[in-house]
Formats: sequence, structure tokens, C-alpha cells
Amino acid sequence: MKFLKSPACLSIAGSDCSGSAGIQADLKVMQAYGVYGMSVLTALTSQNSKGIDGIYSVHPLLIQRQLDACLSDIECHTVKIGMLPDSKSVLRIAETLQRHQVKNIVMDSVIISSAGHIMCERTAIAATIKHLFPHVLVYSSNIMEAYVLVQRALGHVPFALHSFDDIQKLVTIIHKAGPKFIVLNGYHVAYNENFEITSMPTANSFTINLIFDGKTFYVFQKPYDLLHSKAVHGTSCSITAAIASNLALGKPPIEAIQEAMQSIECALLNTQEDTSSINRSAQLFSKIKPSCSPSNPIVTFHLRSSTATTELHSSISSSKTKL
Ligand SMILES: Cc1ncc(COP(=O)(O)O)c(N)n1
Repeated sequence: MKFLKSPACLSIAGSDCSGSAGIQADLKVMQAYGVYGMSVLTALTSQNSKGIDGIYSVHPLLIQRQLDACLSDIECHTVKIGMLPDSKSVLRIAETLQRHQVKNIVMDSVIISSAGHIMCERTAIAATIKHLFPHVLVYSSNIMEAYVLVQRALGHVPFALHSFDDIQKLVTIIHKAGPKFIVLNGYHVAYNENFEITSMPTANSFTINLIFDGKTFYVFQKPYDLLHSKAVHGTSCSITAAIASNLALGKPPIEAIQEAMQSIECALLNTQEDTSSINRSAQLFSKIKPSCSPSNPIVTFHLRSSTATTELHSSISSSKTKL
């Protein structure tokens, strides 16, 4: 086993030939964090900022061979998982990661691309929940993919997403399936002052990103106008790759997640809005500066039987968080 001077991180993901998401995004983010990036390709895609027009899965045996090649040779601190095209690949990956006793697994939910393309077979989701979720340390997703994941896993979700309470229910269902930490980013979802999801955002609407560790919700609240138009293709891959890098650097999970969210958010805020989305993706990677200072205090509250919204209202007023 070879030990590198800088910590190493392995990304298991699909290729985005246009360079904004998937393996390409992960390696750029890892480089920005000073972490040595390795890659295991699960699928080739032909895509660009307009959408995806082709997906070709890598044979599960070759996925396993890539994994064995890396994990048997180089000490790897964190594994980041992205696109998993089919259930056979999921099974091979789960078996290989367990055989190599990989501990820090960070998973990005890749079910539907930001352009609306389905990225995996239906059976891959059930296989992921059954074989990978019990070993996942951090599961990171946007709200809609988290909802689709639960929908595909249970066959239905017994509630629609109307408010922050519903988001809380969604997160606790996912947590019960195995991942120790859940990260939900919600740049595209607007809430009104009653913490209800609204399709008609106003100047007072806000977005919520959150972390859940099984006991505590860490809530990050930002004005909706600030970020929803800035989040680009590859944003969630970048957040998850930053979390994986921080864990490889030895940060404890909550710190690793919080720093990653802040760094990617700062980088997004520094991109120029008047350029095309591919230009903003390109800017994103060049603007990532790890340890970017927090732009907003966080609100935390414990999971209790009272409704989350009531808890959130009082937490926010007592911490005097500015919207
Ligand atoms: C290979 C690959 N992996 C992940 C994504 C998701 O990224 P996004 O949701 O930003 O489209 C993607 N488009 N392509």
C-alpha cells in the first residue's frame, strides 16, 4: 500500500465530457482542496450545458477492476460516489468497498440531472438503498432528488412537499435507511415567512439548506434571490466533492459539510450572472477557495415531537438570524 504526502480521495462517478459535473467536477474540486483525486468511471455521457443526449454504462466488472486497482495500491481517505447507472454496478461497488473496508463514503444523489434527464435505471435506486446506504457516512442531495429517491424506494411518498415540516419528514426517512449525515441543498426551492414552499417567490422568500445528523438539524437560510439563479450544472457534485475532500483532510463531518457548503456558495456568489451557464460553471471551479468565511450564522434545533416549523421559528428569532 502506498501512502501519499497529501490525502487521497476517490470519485466513483460518470464522465461529463463538457467538464462541469461528474468525474470532471470532482477532480477539479479535489485539486482546489489540495487533495489527490482518483477516479473510477461508471458511465460515459455526451452532455453539455443544454442537456444530455447519450449515456453508455461501463461494464460492472471493469468498474470493480478500476476500484480494486486504486484501493489495493494507494491509501484512500474518502470515497465519493456519484452516478450509478444500474443495479449490477451498485452491487459490484458495494461488495468491493466492503472488501477494502472503506470507511468514509460520501454519496451524491444522481437520479435526475439539472436539465431533467434520468441518470440511472429504476432498480439502481433500490439497490443503492439496500446495499450502499448502510455504509454511507454522508448522503447529499437536492430536495427534489431526495423526494424521488424516497418515492422510488417506497413506491410512493405518503406526503407532498408543502412546507419545511415535510422536508424534515423526508430527511428522517432517508436517515433511517443508513446514512449518518444527510445534506439537503434547496437553492431552487423558495419558502415564504411561514416556512411554506411557494411557487411564486417574492423579495422576502428564502431558501433552506440543511444538515441532519440523526438528532440535530443545522439550518442555513439565505434570501431566495441570492442563489437560485447562480446554482449551475455541477453544483451538487461540487458540494459533495468538497465534503469528501474535507473529510480526507481530517475534518469532522459537520465541520466538513458546513465548510464545503460555504465554499461552494461563496464561489457561486463570485460568479458573474450575465454570462452563460457554462461560463459560470467554469468560473465556479476557479473561484473555489477552501475555508471561505461563513456568510451567515447557522440555526440549529433538535429533532423533537413538536413540529419543526414551530421549533425553527423560535430558533430563528432567538438567534436573531438576518434573512
Ligand atoms: C456524469 C454526471 N454526473 C452527475 C450529473 C448531475 O449534475 P447536474 O444535476 O448538475 O446536472 C451529471 N449531469 N452528469
